Formats: sequence, C-alpha cells, structure tokens
Amino acid sequence: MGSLADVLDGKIEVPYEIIPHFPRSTVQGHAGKLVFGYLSGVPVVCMKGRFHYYEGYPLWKCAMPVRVMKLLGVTHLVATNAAGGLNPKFEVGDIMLVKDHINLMGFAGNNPLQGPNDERFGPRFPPMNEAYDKTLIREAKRIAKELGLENIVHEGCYTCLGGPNFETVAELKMLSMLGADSVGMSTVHEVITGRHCDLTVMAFSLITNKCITAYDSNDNPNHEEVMDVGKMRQDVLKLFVQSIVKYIKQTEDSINP
Ligand SMILES: O=P(O)(O)O[C@H]1O[C@H](CO)[C@@H](O)[C@H]1O
Ligand SMILES: Nc1nc2[nH]cnc2c(=O)[nH]1
Repeated sequence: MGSLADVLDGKIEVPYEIIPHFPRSTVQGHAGKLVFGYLSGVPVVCMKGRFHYYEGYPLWKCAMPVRVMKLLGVTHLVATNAAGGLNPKFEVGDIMLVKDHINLMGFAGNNPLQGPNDERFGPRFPPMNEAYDKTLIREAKRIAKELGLENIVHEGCYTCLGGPNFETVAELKMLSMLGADSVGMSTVHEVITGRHCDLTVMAFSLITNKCITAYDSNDNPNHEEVMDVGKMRQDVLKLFVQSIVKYIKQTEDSINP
C-alpha cells in the first residue's frame, strides 16, 4: 500500500524544508518531500506534495520544482491531479488523460513564465498547442486497455482555477460551454513551465467528484471526498503510472541503446 513515491526502490526522501528557496507544502494530504528512487528499474523523482496558487505562492514559484527536475536531468513529466468531473460522462474514480488545457488564470494575465525570460530554460514565446505528448496519450490508452481500465479512462480538456473555493453553478456552466471536461487548481502552471524547458509532458486527472451544475442539487464538493477517492484509486493509479514509465524507458532505450 502507499502512494507511488512510497513504493520506489532505493528510495531517498528529501524534505522540501532543506532544499534552498523551495516552497513549503501547506495542503492537507500533500506531505512536502521530493522522493528519488527507481520504478521498475527506471530512475524517477516524485513530488509528495505540490504547490498551488491558493497557498499564496506566485505561479512561477508553484512551478519551480519542474525547473529543478529539468536541472536534475529529468526528460519526461507525468503530472497528476485530483479534479472535478464536468463532462457528464465521467464518474467518480475515472481517469481523464489530459489532451489540452484552458489556462484561465493566463486569460487574467497570470502566468508562471511572466517576468524576464531565462533563455537557459526556453524561449520567450513557447508554443502550447502541442503541450500534451500525442504518443504518450496513445500509449496510455493502449496501456489502459491492457490493464482492463478502458471503461474508466477518458480523454479531455482540463482547466485550472486559482481556488481555494470550489466553483459556483454558473461558473461550472460557463466552463462547460468553454469546452472543459475537468476542473482543478493545479497542473496548468507545471505543464507550461515543463513545456517551456522542453520536457515531454503527459497529465491525467483523477475525477474525485462530479461538478454540480444544477441549482436543485444538495451535494457539496469537499476536500475530504477528494482525498478519499484519491486513496481508493491509489493502487490503480500506481499500476497505470508504472506501466507508462516502463513504456517511456523502453522507447528511450530503443532510441539511445
Ligand atoms: O492538488 P490537486 O491534485 O490538483 O488537487 C485538487 O484538489 C484540491 C481540492 O480538493 C486542490 O488542491 C485541487 O487542485
Ligand atoms: N476547482 C476544483 N478543483 C477540484 N479538485 C477536486 N475537485 C475539484 C473541483 O470540483 N473543482
């Protein structure tokens, strides 16, 4: 049992507090450690705890770990999040492979790449139309089928709001009209920062609650439910990510034997 970070071989845990200038995790369920180790023989680094705008950090700081990973030699970023399911076909516990995102905070002029551009990481004006690697999405779908998960794995568009409140009914109706399938408070800034420094990116949402788009509903989204569904799906997610990482390693080895 435990999260993916807990089952790495040869695990080394580095608390965020001892990494200079690193932010601290403040969210319940986000432990605050970088965990290094091997997953099926593949060297990986996992974040036990990510950073969000609602914690009071600017977006560039929320996404700083991605640049640290780049400097450590990481080539692929697998970003995961808990999200509300806006697409009515999604059920609680389903997985949505992110094929695109809507950077709503960017619409309001808030972007992790704001400020002087550091050319050592990437260009001033990075493209974002191919942010999510198409091959990895295709292979993730194949893996889902192999694992018998095809009925719970979908593809869709994620959007990130600043939080920390969950959305109003009117906001959710608007997001649905814009084409969003899942709604969260993370990932977009990490993906933008990752693509800026040329990491290959894939992302998926675990649908932890159905978004409430009717005024006569008596349900309320809450963080406890989000964490419970995360725990309930932990083993499936571990297996899924493990298989994706194995695929990435195989393709890398065939390119650079
Ligand atoms: O941190 P992630 O996985 O995105 O979790 C999502 O769920 C939390 C709210 O319950 C927020 O942090 C939101 O972003
Ligand atoms: N913004 C947002 N974030 C979430 N994280 C988990 N569920 C939700 C949700 O419904 N909305």
